[in-house]
Amino acid sequence: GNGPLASTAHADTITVQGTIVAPSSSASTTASSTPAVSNHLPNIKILATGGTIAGSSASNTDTTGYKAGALGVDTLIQAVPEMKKIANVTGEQVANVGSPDINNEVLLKMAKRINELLASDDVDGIVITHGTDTLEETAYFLDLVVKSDKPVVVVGSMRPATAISADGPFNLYNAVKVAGNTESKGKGVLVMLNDRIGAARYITKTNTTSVDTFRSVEQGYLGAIIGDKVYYYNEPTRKHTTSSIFDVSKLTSLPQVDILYEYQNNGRYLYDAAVAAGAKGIVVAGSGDGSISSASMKGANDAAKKGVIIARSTRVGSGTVAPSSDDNANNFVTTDSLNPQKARILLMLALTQTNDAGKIQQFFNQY
Ligand SMILES: NC(=O)C[C@H](N)C(=O)O
Repeated sequence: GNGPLASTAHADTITVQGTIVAPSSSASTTASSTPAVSNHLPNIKILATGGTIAGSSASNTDTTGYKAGALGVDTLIQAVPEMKKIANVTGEQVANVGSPDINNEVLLKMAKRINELLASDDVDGIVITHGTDTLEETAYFLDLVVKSDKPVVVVGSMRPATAISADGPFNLYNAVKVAGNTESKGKGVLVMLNDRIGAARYITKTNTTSVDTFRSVEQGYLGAIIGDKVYYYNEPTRKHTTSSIFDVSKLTSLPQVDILYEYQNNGRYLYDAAVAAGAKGIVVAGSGDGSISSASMKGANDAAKKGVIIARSTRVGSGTVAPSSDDNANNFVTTDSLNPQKARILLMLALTQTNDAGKIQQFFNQY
């Protein structure tokens, strides 16, 4: 079958403000004679990757059995004509998959394209439409590697486009509004769902199916959209975008980092399997405050002796893992308040710079 990048061979590009060019669709287009760009509106590029926001079902009450990544970027844009009052919106299809299938290849491709677009005076901000399952991983990756202060906003939805009260269109409209707002500059990559503006570093998906699934319990949201206005209340304090040292411009792959979950009665064999499969780093979704059982500790210690970085995170969903005096002796690191999936993102990038556990710990303290 087609890999996640297959759709890029025939990327959709569409302009909402002005003449609409529908790439391959039978839909009747509403071409107008107005100029292609309006000078006073921000130029926002939408990069589409799939997900439920591009999901479709035969039934308008189906909110779980639909196909994610079914609709193209042109359809998403045409569904929200109100956007053309607040921005000059154009679209590109980067992938069209459910977000469990977003991989390192897509991340690198997306990051390079975003940096290319934001280097141009013609682009004021970027919106990325994305499945919600791994949205926080993409958002945090981009937070670490985007080299611009211009707004980058990641958006998804929990109900497919075909559902009654689909949340995607308003989320997309709000994301374009946030991306076009000058106050959004320099705050790192933003996540916009359900009227809340979250920081990529802090926000996480907390509920399998509800529309208020994205939460930022410990550190809080950065802001919100109330009525038609954008309100900011917080700033992320950790390094991101222009203050981040990570650079993907010359990378064609990322080091393998796996996540292993702690549970009662586990053994060391998953550590051995990860090392045998080429892992350069292992994030442990530890119990409680990053605890690791005696059995898996044997596998973790042997992996560390082979130079694999063991990073202690937690499976509990919130809180900071406290560094222990044993970590130095074991050559382990702790992941601060990053959950396992985001710790994996930072560890992959850290391993592009160094294999030194002490230096990697510094990254976890600063990012
Ligand atoms: N709500 C969603 O977007 C979930 C979907 N499975 C995805 O992540 O692509």
